Amino acid sequence: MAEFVGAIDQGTTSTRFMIFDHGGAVVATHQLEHEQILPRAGWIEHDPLEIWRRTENVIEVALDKARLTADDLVAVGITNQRETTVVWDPVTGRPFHNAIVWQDTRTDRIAAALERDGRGDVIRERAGLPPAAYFSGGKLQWLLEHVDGLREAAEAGRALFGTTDTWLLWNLTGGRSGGVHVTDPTNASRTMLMDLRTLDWDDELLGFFGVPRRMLPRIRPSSDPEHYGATLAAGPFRGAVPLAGDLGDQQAASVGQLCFEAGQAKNTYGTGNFLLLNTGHEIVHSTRGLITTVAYQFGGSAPTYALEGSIAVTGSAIQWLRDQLGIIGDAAESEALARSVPDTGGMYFVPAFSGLFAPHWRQDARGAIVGLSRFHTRAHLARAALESICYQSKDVVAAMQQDSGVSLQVLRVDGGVTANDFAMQVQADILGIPVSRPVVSETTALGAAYAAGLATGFWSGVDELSSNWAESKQWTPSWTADQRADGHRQWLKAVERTLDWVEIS
Ligand SMILES: Nc1ncnc2c1ncn2[C@@H]1O[C@H](COP(=O)(O)OP(=O)(O)O)[C@@H](O)[C@H]1O
Ligand SMILES: O=P(O)(O)OC[C@H](O)CO
Repeated sequence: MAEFVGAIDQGTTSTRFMIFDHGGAVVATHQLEHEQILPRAGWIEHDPLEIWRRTENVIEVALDKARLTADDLVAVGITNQRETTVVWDPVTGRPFHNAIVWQDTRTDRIAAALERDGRGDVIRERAGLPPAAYFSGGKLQWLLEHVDGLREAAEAGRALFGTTDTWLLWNLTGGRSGGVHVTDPTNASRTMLMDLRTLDWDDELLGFFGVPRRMLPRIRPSSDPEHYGATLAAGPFRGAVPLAGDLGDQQAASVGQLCFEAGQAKNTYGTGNFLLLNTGHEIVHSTRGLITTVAYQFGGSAPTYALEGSIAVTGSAIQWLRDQLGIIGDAAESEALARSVPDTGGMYFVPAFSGLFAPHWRQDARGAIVGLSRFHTRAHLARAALESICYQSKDVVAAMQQDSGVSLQVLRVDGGVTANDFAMQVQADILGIPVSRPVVSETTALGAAYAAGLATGFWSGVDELSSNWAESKQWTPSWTADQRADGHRQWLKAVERTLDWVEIS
């Protein structure tokens, strides 16, 4: 009898396959990074075929490690970096272009034009998003305008759009020989093309970006008892497993953290940081720079919504120290380096590499290191980079509390950066509330597994999942109120210095 659930987590830096048991414990995992293609300043691409090959590989290796086969899996869920835009030919199975990644800023002019002529307010009201290069709609418009023959192909039904969930589901279910073309409302809510109320593509929004409806996937529930399809004997599972859960990775982490009640929140620290607050069945529009998004839609039930504080660059600032500056050999080294100095010596680093997302939404910002003097070393920079992750989170927590009236007593955290003890202590110090990490810190994959397992009856309902959450570690604040206020005041000054840098006409 099948006793496990699988989850594919297709993230910005890597792809994982994880296998969970009924208690939500990890049975096996395998993970592979893929290349970050940086053709020009501000452009970030991924090769969709490389992502598919990595996905096949991590599935095969994790199953082998656990000595399991397709027959041992009740279902598989998928979760993914959101917004990253893939367009491919359903006949050849080949992408028309590299995927344009969510952090890519090439479409900031498209977003600025929407804002100038008033269409931005329609997008805010209907899709819950401010016009920004971050979301898929502008990326898709750019591809339609810049890739030879793509518009004609799209209008003739010979080009498909998808985020990476859609791309992988299509490949897993047969690709050119009948792959399904589907997504879920959490992913669709990141495109600027979906109406939050109807959970359907909206013709007026499609018109803003010149997107033909026929290239868009069907929007199916995030946890789907009817299943999107099944894996194939010829594919990496070497057998048929129902594909029954699909959630954008930040929404998946929220499900993995069991944020099922209005007022519950989590903060995920990966390539970027994403704080999500469950607002129940209510669509709440922010007045302080948060976005409105679908948290999940299980089966045919009414969708649950969330307010989100999205930060573009957090863990990727640590990758930048590693890959571009070469001052650390791996991300974990940032901790010892930061601890080797007592403070940053007044240095602040604002990693506004893709402009600033929440709560500022300033596409004209670019990164800055301020307060530099001859005294400063790479250790100060590592410390300032880790602090920047925490200060950026402080700003979205503050906006969230003011917008929602919810006063967080503790911040539930997960994601790669939470392995850094120093950073999590600084986070508690800067926020002035405890920070708590669960035993299974891979909440993103766990959330996708929950979505798939709930759809197939492996778990009877969300109540059954509550016993699966346990805390592994809590950090409590140690700074005085004055320390907190002084540090934050300087941080806000540093943020000011990054603004109005790039001219977007
Ligand atoms: N010990 C650490 N200290 C600081 N940052 C870390 C540490 N370990 C991983 N990271 C950062 O976490 C990110 C990866 O986290 P992950 O949750 O896997 O992200 P994603 O899902 O976005 O690929 C990378 O950007 C990496 O730099
Ligand atoms: O892949 P991650 O974890 O960096 O998450 C990326 C987000 O989904 C972007 O919106």
